[in-house]
Amino acid sequence: MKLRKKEILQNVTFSVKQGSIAGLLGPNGAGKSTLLKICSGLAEPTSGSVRIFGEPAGVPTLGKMAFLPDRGKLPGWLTAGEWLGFASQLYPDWDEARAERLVDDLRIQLGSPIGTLSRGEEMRLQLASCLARTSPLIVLDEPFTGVDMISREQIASSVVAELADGERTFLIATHDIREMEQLFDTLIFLGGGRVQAVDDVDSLREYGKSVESRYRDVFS
Ligand SMILES: Nc1ncnc2c1ncn2[C@@H]1O[C@H](COP(=O)(O)OP(=O)(O)OP(=O)(O)O)[C@@H](O)[C@H]1O
Repeated sequence: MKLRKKEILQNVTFSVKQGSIAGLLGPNGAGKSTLLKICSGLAEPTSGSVRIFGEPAGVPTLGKMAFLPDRGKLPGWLTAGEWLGFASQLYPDWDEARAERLVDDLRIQLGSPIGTLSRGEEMRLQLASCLARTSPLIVLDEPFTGVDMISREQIASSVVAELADGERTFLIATHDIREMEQLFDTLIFLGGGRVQAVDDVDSLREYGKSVESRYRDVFS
């Protein structure tokens, strides 16, 4: 992938098993957001391709994934409740019962105008908008940005609750390894626009390694 003549991603190859949680980990500027934009069809690679459930990523696969973008913005003039009402009409795969549960779990104040929400509160609303959909693939780019410690734990447990109910696949870029360490099945380490390693977390544990120590091995 080239942006303004700069090579951002090179020879990136990996796959994520259906029903698993994959962590996309790497330092600032590694190319994680760029890669997730390509996976979600928001950016087109200069060469190569992405397949989602066997189909080339593009308009037909958009309905199969929910994407939480890095620095995404919701309309500030709506209240959180109005936004969720709008999103419920926008997405054909919206699950209202699940949305109501997420509003409780993530402590979303439905009457608050989005423009007045803190960064962490808006992030929780964005996350609820993603997880309320029944799409089989969920792609989250930094779901913990600006989110306090207790809310991080609630987000992590919301992800677990989602997993418990089916065959959903998660691809999550994050710097917050500790909150997610217990959830990841697979780790994709991206550094300098290249895949530095792909690891199975159970195998790492068999070797007595934590995700954090493996991260240090790969990048330090
Ligand atoms: N539109 C663009 N034009 C030129 N360069 C870009 C553009 N978007 C991103 N880049 C560059 O691509 C590289 C990777 O950026 P990206 O946002 O994908 O990294 P990241 O791994 O998500 O980083 P972070 O952890 O800091 O969010 C960076 O060096 C960035 O400056």
